[in-house]
Amino acid sequence: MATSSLFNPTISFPSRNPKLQSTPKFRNPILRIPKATSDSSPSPPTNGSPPLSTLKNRRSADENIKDEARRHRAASGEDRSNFSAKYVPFNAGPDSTECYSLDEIVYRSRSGGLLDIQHDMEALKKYDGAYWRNLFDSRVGKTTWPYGSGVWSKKEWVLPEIDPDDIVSAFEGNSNLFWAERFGKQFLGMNDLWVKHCGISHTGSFKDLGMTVLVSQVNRLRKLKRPVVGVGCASTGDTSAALSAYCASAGIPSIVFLPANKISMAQLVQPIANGAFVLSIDTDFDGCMKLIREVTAELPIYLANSLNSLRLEGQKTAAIEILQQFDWGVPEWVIVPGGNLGNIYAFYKGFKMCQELGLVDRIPRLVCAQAANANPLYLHYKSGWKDFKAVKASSTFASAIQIGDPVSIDRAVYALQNSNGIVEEATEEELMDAMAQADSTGMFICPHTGVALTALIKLRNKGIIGPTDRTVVVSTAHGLKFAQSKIDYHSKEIPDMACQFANPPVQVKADFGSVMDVLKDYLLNKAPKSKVY
Ligand SMILES: Cc1ncc(COP(=O)(O)O)c(C=O)c1O
Ligand SMILES: N[C@@H](CCOP(=O)(O)O)C(=O)O
Repeated sequence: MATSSLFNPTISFPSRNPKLQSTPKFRNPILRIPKATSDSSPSPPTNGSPPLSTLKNRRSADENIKDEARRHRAASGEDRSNFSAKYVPFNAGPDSTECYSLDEIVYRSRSGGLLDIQHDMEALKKYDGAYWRNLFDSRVGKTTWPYGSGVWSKKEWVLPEIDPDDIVSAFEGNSNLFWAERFGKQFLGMNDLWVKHCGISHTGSFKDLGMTVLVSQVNRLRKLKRPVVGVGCASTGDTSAALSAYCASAGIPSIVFLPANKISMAQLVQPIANGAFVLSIDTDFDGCMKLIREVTAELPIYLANSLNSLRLEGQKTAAIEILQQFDWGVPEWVIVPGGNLGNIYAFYKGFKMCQELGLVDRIPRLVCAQAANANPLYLHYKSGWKDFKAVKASSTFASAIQIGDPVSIDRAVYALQNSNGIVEEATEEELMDAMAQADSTGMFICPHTGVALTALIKLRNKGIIGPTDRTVVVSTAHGLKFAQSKIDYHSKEIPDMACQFANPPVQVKADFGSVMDVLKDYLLNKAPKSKVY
């Protein structure tokens, strides 16, 4: 066991009955030596920091961070067998005995339903909430393999049994939680509004969080000689970008099915550049999804869509991260744009695990926001959760959520019903205006985040979300991937849309007088955008 020091924080192991919100935080992780609660308690996971003796010196030139981590694991005798996880049917009753090892290739339960990953909660509960909070906090901001990743800093709750050597990570996660001060104040009269920028990430979307987990497990399966010749997905552009990047980094073939002419140029070029085998198919996302399911049932291609519950284990860490960024305080609301509907469940699962393991004492209310042009969940919610009907999704600027038959519908309904959740929708004009308004306050968000902001505006206007409610809007992709939608908006080139917040450039001749004229008009607040100077 490592010794306590400024740089080598061993982990505190406080009482099992913490007063959750009043427990002091370790802002500077000078942590105490852990005390087992009983003789039979397993040795606790460490934060992976090197022992004191090595800290003054850099690791030797011929050692990389994986070698270094391996050496420290061997020296500390770290035991990974404490924790485990397996596939079980999603929402199975207590009598169900059906389960599968994560080393099996299985996407569906025997009855054809969804699967979920179940952790050995009893083993995790041997450590109290304060212990886990301190452990996770101690790993932030380091380059220790693999804990420098926001996902793998929660490894015991994600894929506890994977060998760190098999992990494929770009140190994803730990994304900015942005205080939307001006947007909140100016447009909503809110003072505690936050945007979780999951799109400021390796491939520009939250998909990196799930893909690091899935591709790591594939890496392991291939080492175990399981029949996996490549990994495939259907995509509206972000899953394919993440899949191809993580596969390329591990040297694993990737195959992506894209709906022709329905994703942005920036998204299309991502898998092309990363060397994926790209199929542009003359159908929509739902058509691609059907095809990839059929193909992966026939060929040894591993399915990377969120139907595969491995993905959600990574995505749930964004929820844990939000709590961590609030010093383990719980926001009132979290708003997530929904398409194939894996992410809303991932958020629920992350929050719920934190509650069950004593890190927090409640979970936020969840809102799922859909584009009105692709709104099967919204219609289902409005019908009082009566029979679900898939829809034919129409074209939307929020193209990554143009999905009419979401594979995770059951997971989404469960998440919303168990979080006192709400579903909202946004028309094209609403989502584009919300995006433009947010951008005008210094953000540069994607249209999907515009959908989520529209939901916020509607719930705020109805008085459901209060002015002082701490609210987090999840931004799911980088705005730069969707620059064309902003160009269309600011050029006022969208049929039947007023584009009321458009800010087109002013055409001006290259002479001093013209430039002075335009600036005077501007400074006197009357520069007409259409005038040619
Ligand atoms: C940018 C973006 N936002 C939101 C979503 C919706 O996530 P989910 O499919 O998990 O509902 C997706 C993908 O579907 C996406 O790519
Ligand atoms: N927006 C997604 C759609 C597929 O979602 P997934 O989470 O099931 O992979 C994409 O970018 O492809």
